[in-house]
Amino acid sequence: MTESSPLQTTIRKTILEPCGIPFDCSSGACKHDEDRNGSLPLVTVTWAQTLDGRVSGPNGNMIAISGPEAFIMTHMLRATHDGILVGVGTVKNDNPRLTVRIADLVVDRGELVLSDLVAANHPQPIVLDPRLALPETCHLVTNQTCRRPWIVFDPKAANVSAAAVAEKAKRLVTAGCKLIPVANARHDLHGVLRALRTQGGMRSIMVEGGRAVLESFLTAQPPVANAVIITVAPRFVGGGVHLSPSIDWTRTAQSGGRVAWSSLGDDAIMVWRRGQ
Ligand SMILES: NC(=O)C1=CN([C@@H]2O[C@H](COP(=O)(O)OP(=O)(O)OC[C@H]3O[C@@H](n4cnc5c(N)ncnc54)[C@H](O)[C@@H]3O)[C@@H](O)[C@H]2O)C=CC1
Ligand SMILES: Nc1nc(O)c(N)c(N[C@@H]2O[C@H](COP(=O)(O)O)[C@@H](O)[C@H]2O)n1
Repeated sequence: MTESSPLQTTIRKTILEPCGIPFDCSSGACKHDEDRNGSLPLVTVTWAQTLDGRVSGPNGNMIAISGPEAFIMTHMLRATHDGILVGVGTVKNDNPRLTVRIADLVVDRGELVLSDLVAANHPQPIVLDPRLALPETCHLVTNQTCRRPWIVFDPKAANVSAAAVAEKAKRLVTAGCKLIPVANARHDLHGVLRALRTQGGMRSIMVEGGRAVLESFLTAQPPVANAVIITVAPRFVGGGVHLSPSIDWTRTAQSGGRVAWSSLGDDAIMVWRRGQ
């Protein structure tokens, strides 16, 4: 493995490897090695929050929470997973690109020296969107730098069979999106993950948000998360969206596992990895 910068080495050793995520700086594209033949993809759940637990600002507006080093970590995570998954609420609210832009970040934040930049190995965006509500003008569908998303929808959800939605589905496919039908997609995360593994060959998925989707992945029974990585930034927002997953820690397998934390720039990174 080629080390490309002290920061990348720190992130690899203190965060990625303890979570079971190998990262090969020479290719910038190393994927999970373990469990490639499993029936479900490996799942890393990750988000950034403030000291008062907010994942976005007042009115749900997206705000910069992570510091520059944690941003690089997030983009290294993007580069090391086959897929990056968000809910349609995040697409509507944030209009994300979900690409790997470590090079841009380094240019933007020139004080961070990364000698060997990670190739632009973008993960496959996956949008959980049972009712096909994805805005057709969003970056994921129109921006040339973005990979066209896979859209997990529920063919039996109310309205989805309506003619207007069928027309929309056709336009999305023409634009390059892939539609993945999953019955009861909103409530059956195991079904969703199985479909992504069997129909899409996904071996590893990074779950990036938003609030409702994160809560679903954290509370799924049986558990689906292999690792959880939380960036905690040293600031208060005083309003906005916060996570409140209703987990009964005494009953879930999530109560086991290994927990660790480290600092990255000004942020604290909390990691949890499923135990045996
Ligand atoms: N700080 C961070 O790391 C991040 C923060 N955010 C923030 O999160 C907020 C958006 O969160 P939400 O509105 O909750 O949208 P969301 O992105 O969680 O999407 C929710 C929608 O996804 C669909 N869905 C399909 N399967 C689902 C499942 N199993 N569980 C839950 N929803 C499912 C439903 O239609 C639901 O309405 C924004 O304020 C955004 O800025 C989003 C991503 C990361
Ligand atoms: N890790 C992290 N730190 C922050 O401070 C954030 N605001 C986010 N937001 C997530 O990134 C998405 C935007 O992605 P692009 O930059 O457009 O590729 C946004 O939708 C959130 O999921 N994450």
